Amino acid sequence: MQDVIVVFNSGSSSLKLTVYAFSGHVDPQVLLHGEIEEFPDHSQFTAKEAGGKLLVQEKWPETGLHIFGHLFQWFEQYSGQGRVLAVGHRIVHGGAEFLQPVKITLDTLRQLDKLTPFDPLHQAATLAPAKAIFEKRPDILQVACFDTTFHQTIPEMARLLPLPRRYAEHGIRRYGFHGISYSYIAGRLAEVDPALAQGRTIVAHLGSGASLCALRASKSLETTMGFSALDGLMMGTRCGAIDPGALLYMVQSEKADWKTLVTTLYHQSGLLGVSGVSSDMRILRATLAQSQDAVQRKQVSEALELFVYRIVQEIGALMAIMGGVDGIVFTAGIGEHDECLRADVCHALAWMGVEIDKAANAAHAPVISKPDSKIKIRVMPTNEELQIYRSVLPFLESER
Ligand SMILES: Nc1ncnc2c1ncn2[C@@H]1O[C@H](COP(=O)(O)OP(=O)(O)O)[C@@H](O)[C@H]1O
Ligand SMILES: CC(=O)OP(=O)(O)O
Ligand SMILES: [Mg+2]
Repeated sequence: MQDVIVVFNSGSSSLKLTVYAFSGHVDPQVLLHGEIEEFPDHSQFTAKEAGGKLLVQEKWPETGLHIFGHLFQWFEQYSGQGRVLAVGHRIVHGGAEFLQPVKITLDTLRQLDKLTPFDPLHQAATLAPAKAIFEKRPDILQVACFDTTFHQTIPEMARLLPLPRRYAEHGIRRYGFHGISYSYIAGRLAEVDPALAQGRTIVAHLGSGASLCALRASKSLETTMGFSALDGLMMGTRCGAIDPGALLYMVQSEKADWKTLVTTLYHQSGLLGVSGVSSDMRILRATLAQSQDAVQRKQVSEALELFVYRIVQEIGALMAIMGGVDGIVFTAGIGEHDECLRADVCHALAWMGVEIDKAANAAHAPVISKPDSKIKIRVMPTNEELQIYRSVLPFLESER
């Protein structure tokens, strides 16, 4: 096999990796997409070729850090004579220190570990592959790319939380997330729709985690996530922005401690909490269509309505900040695939001249608004892995 660059994209609900053939080109050939799913007593590794053909599906008896031993073993067999030139990682939080992609060293790993309390859901999970590789193969070039980097263009004022000043000095301020995805979308938009890329766009990254980003001339002006990935929109299992008074009440009246709050707000809320059924959009749609239980259907329906309501509400807020909007882009798992969600959001925005083309929306076409819609609505697949690959290239060049 040829020399490769491996990219890890760990999310809140999955660990994905992509192996690219190294050519030095910004649009490389994908050799495989892999995913590791963890279950309570085992894990499962699946790898597919770029075209979707199954390469391997293995069940491993371990979970957690042990899975990397299996992964290395499999990879060594698969890659034969090929070398891993570099590994790129999605790291969710770069804090105030890491403003650009950075080479991973023992020192970087230590500093990034310290940001774990900022994001108890992702930071440790996104660092795990980097640590495991560093331990086994410290000679391999590893690069960390951050979800927070893209949002440095948000004005300083908007990065402040209205708390006593000393908190900002301790890093308690707004950062914004999903920046690797927004960066990819901004670049892609400049290629497919340069006029819109120069204007005002709201990108809706709707996956397990969900956020919106207001782009002006391709730069982040504001985003719905802030200090943590808990802020903003309602998500799969996260509540998004809620009245902090509710937390004070939970602490005082229910004696909720930190662990209980983390579990409630990060893992048991959002679509899962309100529906009482699932965080997975596909399961919610199927339940709504098939369930015989009227109470369950009502709860699912309310969860979906609230999900749309929060998106519409936050789109309004971002429009106010940008002084209008020229286009909206839907992306990530739900944004790319759920036509019903897109239609519901667009119908709620009909007052501002959004007109959706039903057939184009059903076909997940690149443009789903009618030609005379005042606001252009696009569907764009995100590609965080490719964005990470591109960020790794300059490091390889400087190491040569
Ligand atoms: N075909 C589909 N229709 C509706 N929702 C989908 C579809 N495919 C994926 N999703 C939803 O996308 C979400 C996961 O998005 P994704 O961007 O893959 O998240 P993450 O990267 O955080 O794991 C889940 O709610 C899932 O149900
Ligand atoms: C930052 C964030 O919420 O990421 P994800 O959508 O992968 O959970
Ligand atoms: Mg994701």
